[in-house]
Amino acid sequence: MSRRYSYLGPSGTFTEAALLQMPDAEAAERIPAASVLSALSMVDQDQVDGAVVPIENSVEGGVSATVDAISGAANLQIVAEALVPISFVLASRHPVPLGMVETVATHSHAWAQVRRWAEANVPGAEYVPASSTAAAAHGLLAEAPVADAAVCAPLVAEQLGLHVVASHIEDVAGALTRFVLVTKPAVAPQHTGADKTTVMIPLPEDRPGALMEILEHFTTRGVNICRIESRPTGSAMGDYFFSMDLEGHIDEARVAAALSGVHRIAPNTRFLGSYPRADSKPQQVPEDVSEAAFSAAKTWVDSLRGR
Ligand SMILES: O=C(O)C(=O)Cc1ccccc1
Repeated sequence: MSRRYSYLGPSGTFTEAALLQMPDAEAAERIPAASVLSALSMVDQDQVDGAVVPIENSVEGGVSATVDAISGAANLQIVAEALVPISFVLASRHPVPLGMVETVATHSHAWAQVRRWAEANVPGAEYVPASSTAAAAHGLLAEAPVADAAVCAPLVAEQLGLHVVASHIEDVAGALTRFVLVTKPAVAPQHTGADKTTVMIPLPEDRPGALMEILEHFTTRGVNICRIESRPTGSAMGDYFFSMDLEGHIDEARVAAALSGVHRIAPNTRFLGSYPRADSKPQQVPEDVSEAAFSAAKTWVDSLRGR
């Protein structure tokens, strides 16, 4: 049966490029959404099988809208990730000298990644927020154009027949954005030996050293943390949760043991998915926290209990 995946649209966004790398993408119907939240709510309402959304950038860090939405939803799970190299062009409807560009439309995430270039090359240009880079590009062709120019992907500029005023305008060459495929809760994809696990850990109140205690559970089991961000819960000043990506899969004993330890300190911890790493980088697992070591330890304890 063919799948339906929503994504931050319209056609031509970096998110659509990420969708094309996801499992079963060739057969999937691509449903554009106007925002990350609306792409995710289509999953919640069973209108699609999954949503592809940006979650992290190698330069800018986490995409808060996505981290918060996924962490706060009880019924969403990450099942896959994809990495997309990001390069931007400045495009206009008609050829225009850089010096004449007064307004530039784009997605906030893109603007953050070209800010220094803009400061140097179109100083004083006003930023016009758009729902995506592709929406900004399309907006140049509207009867009342949204801006003089748009920051978008080279491909969408070419597809729409736009004029490329400047290429490779990103402040940091080689930046990557990480996207995730989010579905309703499901059995996690099989353990591959190169996996990640995403969790949301609400920091317990009035427990000095709680963060240290939580981190120790990962340290003692050799579980590497590859992303950690603190985000406000929104309910009270000083109330924070931690969004973390761990190296490993929930089916591995060391990851399961670390998370059971964390659960005793922070019972509202949420498991948001275990899934294969996009870069397939295999895990280095120390001998004392290997599956064999955990299994031998369990056999020993069971024997002491007479089982
Ligand atoms: O607007 C887009 O094209 C997106 O997919 C969001 C985005 C914007 C900038 C960098 C990475 C993702």
